[in-house]
Amino acid sequence: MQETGSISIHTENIFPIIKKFLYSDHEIFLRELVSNAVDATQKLKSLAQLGEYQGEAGELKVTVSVDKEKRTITISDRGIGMTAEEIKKYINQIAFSGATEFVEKYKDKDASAKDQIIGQFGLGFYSAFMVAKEVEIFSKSYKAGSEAARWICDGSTEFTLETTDKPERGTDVVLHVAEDSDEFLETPRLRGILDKYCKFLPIPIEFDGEVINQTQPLWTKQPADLKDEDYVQFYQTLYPFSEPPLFWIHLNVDYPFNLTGILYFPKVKDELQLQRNKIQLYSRQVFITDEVKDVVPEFLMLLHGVLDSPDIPLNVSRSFLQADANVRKINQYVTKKVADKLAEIFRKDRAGYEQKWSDIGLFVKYGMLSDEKFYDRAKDFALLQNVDGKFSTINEYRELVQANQQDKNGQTVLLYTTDPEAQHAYVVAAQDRGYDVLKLDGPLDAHFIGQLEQKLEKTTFKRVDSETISKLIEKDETTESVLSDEEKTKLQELFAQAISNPAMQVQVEALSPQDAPVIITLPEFMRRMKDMQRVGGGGGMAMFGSLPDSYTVSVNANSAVAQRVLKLEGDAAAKLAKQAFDLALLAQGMLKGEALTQFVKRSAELLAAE
Ligand SMILES: Nc1ncnc2c1ncn2[C@@H]1O[C@H](COP(=O)(O)OP(=O)(O)OP(=O)(O)O)[C@@H](O)[C@H]1O
Repeated sequence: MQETGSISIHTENIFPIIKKFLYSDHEIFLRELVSNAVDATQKLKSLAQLGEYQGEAGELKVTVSVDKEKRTITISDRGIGMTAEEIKKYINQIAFSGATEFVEKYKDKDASAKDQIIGQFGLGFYSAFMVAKEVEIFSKSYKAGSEAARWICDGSTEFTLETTDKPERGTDVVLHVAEDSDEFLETPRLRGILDKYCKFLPIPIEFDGEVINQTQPLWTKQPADLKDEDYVQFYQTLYPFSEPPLFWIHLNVDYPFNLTGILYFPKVKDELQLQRNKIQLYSRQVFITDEVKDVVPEFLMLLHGVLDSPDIPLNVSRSFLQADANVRKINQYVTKKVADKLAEIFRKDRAGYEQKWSDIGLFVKYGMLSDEKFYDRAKDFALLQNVDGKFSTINEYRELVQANQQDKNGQTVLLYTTDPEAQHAYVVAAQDRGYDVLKLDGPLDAHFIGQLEQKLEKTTFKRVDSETISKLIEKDETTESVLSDEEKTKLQELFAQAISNPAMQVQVEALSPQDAPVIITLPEFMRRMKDMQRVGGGGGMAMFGSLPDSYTVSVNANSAVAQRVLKLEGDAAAKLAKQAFDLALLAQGMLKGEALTQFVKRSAELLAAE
């Protein structure tokens, strides 16, 4: 028998479209053909299980081979095969999906049978023409008494179909590689593609004399059967040379969508690593992509691992993916699972959780900032750390400081430092008053503070160096000034003149005699406005141009230095005022360059003075 014919396709000239546009990555032809071979093999297994195939199954593996001389790549399987009629039906009618029909036919019989069939994705078989100028199929059906068939097609809509000799059941797809696709005749290149897409396929794939895949990757197993080492080892298979992960979540859901996978919380050393190790997306163990954008929420993209779902539409545009109901559900499910896991570790092993906080804190805060639902969950296990290293949850912390750090208006003031070293003097001043100081030095903390202030009632955050200590948390009691109003004015003028800098607003304040003689602060609101301006936010604020620097210089009226300056005259008074001011700059880490040189010189003079 020989027959030539014309393939009926729904869209004219679909081949050039496939070749040029549909897959920018030509290499996926191999994924498609190997998946088909695996599919056919799975089907045979199912039929055997259902008792519909009673012959010898034989060694069920898929073999990929390359012949550089003949310029061919062959994908062979021992699956169900196809009769000539089936080739016409399944191969010639592109849009017709044999897999769909198979599922339809068998769905009432056995749930696991249909589960094992790789779902519909892409244009499958025809992607072969992205690299081949001619494709041959040799196939023999599992059905008793079937004759083997040979089909050949050069990528046009014309094909030839004839009977042939093929002793064994199954299918060989032979690609006659086109001149522009020479790269695919190289063994290392093919090996690379197989490693990328086929590493976890459920049927052994042999290439170059070796089985290249793990047929039962960890995520397909039951969590109860697995040990910690298994997860760590699998992580290292996915990302060789990475540090072991902090912990992981084994996902397993089959309703209302199908999703399995393992998400790892990485121990990230640097940003570079974050970019490199991405979550891999699979569809029934076939690697699809590591661009999981839209499938998992953005903040979870910091995680590593694998997700496997036949319900994620593939090879479709991004906007479609975003609108897809399954994708949205998966997104929510993954977020919930991550929150559950964190809550569980927090509950069961608080000490261990605190230890990991430096690694997971950034990610939890990112989640809280970007996802309201996650915030609601995470507010109970997000931690605040004070400068002494002690951790508290948000609520615990508020309770801890409420009595002592409430101002006269009933606001609870939470004090923080962004740099315990540089702001040391201010931290100590606050601690001396019995206040607690948080360390909020992370890249997201400015936003996190803003969010907490919005969410928590009667709570404000103030950086320790934003006011002098008595104003930081304003209480009813006031410290009396030992100076008269006249003396205060004189002192103010003296300092203003000595400093002579419009960015420095000098004021005289009655602080405790033990406090520093001069304290420089940057008001909290001013710092925040400037921060917002720096990151480009702040809405219309850019209209006003760059905000000028504006510091407050508080001269402590009750300090011995202030009193001494008042007693001196002319240059001597100015010199002492300047020295006290420079000391304050020094404490703020603001004394630099020429000012620093002059300060050192002046200090030497003062030391030498009688
Ligand atoms: N190696 C094979 N053995 C048996 N049948 C095959 C083989 N390869 C392809 N087929 C048949 O041809 C049909 C069409 O294959 P094709 O890859 O184009 O689409 P599909 O596998 O149904 O869907 P997908 O787009 O997911 O690949 C398959 O459904 C299957 O019935």
